[in-house]
Amino acid sequence: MSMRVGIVGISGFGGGEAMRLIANHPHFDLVYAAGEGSAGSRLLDRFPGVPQKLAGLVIEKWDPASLPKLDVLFASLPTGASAEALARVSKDIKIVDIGGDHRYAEGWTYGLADIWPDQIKGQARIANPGCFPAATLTALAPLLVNNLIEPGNIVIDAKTGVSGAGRGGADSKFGYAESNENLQPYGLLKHVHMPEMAKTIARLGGASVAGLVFTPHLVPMTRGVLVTIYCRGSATTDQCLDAARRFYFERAFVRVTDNPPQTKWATGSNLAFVSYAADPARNLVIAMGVVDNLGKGAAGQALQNANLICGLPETAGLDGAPVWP
Ligand SMILES: NC(=O)C1=CN([C@@H]2O[C@H](COP(=O)(O)OP(=O)(O)OC[C@H]3O[C@@H](n4cnc5c(N)ncnc54)[C@H](OP(=O)(O)O)[C@@H]3O)[C@@H](O)[C@H]2O)C=CC1
Ligand SMILES: CC(=O)N[C@@H](CCC(=O)OP(=O)(O)O)C(=O)O
Repeated sequence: MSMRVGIVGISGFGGGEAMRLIANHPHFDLVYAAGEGSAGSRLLDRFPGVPQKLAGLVIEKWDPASLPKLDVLFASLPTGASAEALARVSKDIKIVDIGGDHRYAEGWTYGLADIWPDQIKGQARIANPGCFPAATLTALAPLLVNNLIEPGNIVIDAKTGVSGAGRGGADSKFGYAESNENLQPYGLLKHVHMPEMAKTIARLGGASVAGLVFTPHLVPMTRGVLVTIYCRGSATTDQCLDAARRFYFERAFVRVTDNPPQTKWATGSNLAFVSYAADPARNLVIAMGVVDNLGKGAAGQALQNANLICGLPETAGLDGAPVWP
């Protein structure tokens, strides 16, 4: 079965990664690419290493009113730029929005694919989670549904690679000179990912999340997100690992490891790694999660969601090994 798919925002980091994955997908044919500043150029001009079959595809100026026949549209636009435009896309076209405009928005399903795939199947409007929530919620879900931690007392310390800010990079703090050999916290107390994490933790844990703290840090690497999450609970390390192994039994993309995960384990893949360390005497549980921000944190999970809504095998086009080292 062949399906016609498109990407708007293809020249960016998230859209470019979606293109890379779609190029190897057994059922998706990329027939439409769109953008703003890049409109008019061929994919070959933007991506010299693009597979030959896609080299001549020309990036069109994004216009939701004049789309070709598509089965799925992947949107990877700056947050704030997709809500109005995607509302004008025909209902016949399924959408996976990699950006932040539709998370927990009316009419959209929050696409936490490893945790509630059955709620995603059959839907037509999917909001992909942010990269920090992808790592955080994957690590916390088994603890929350088994009541092993207090939902109201969670402190998330996160590290991200610089590509998390996108190709545009927002401002000069993402330039080489500013980010190389430097570490910087940002977004304290008010990061945009707080609402989706709070809503999902409450949904999984069934309780208030009033004490939630989240502090991301920019680290000098290209890809990767690591979250170290401090929780209150009296479970042992083995109880946490057992709960996660049961929760993710036969789920293709989550690996539960005895040792603390590392960002390089996930690079270039749709994998998430989770692990735990607990000290019941101190009522302390530490949960850890790792994803590639462009993989599970963006394009990988977007393709997983597209597979689910199209009735395809969940792993189609996503079973490649990570890049290592
Ligand atoms: N980077 C990451 O790790 C993650 C990103 N996201 C989210 O994904 C989305 C895209 O991020 P990212 O790829 O990093 O961003 P980039 O800055 O790398 O890319 C943005 C893309 O949007 C396009 N674009 C911007 N304005 C318009 C417009 N008015 N009309 C059409 N196209 C437009 C640009 O196209 P052109 O060059 O043609 O102007 C470019 O292709 C954001 O919402 C981001 O928050 C989510 C998870 C992780
Ligand atoms: C380094 C960096 O800036 N990272 C981004 C997260 C990227 C992401 O997940 O994007 P959404 O905007 O779609 O949620 C940030 O902290 O906002």
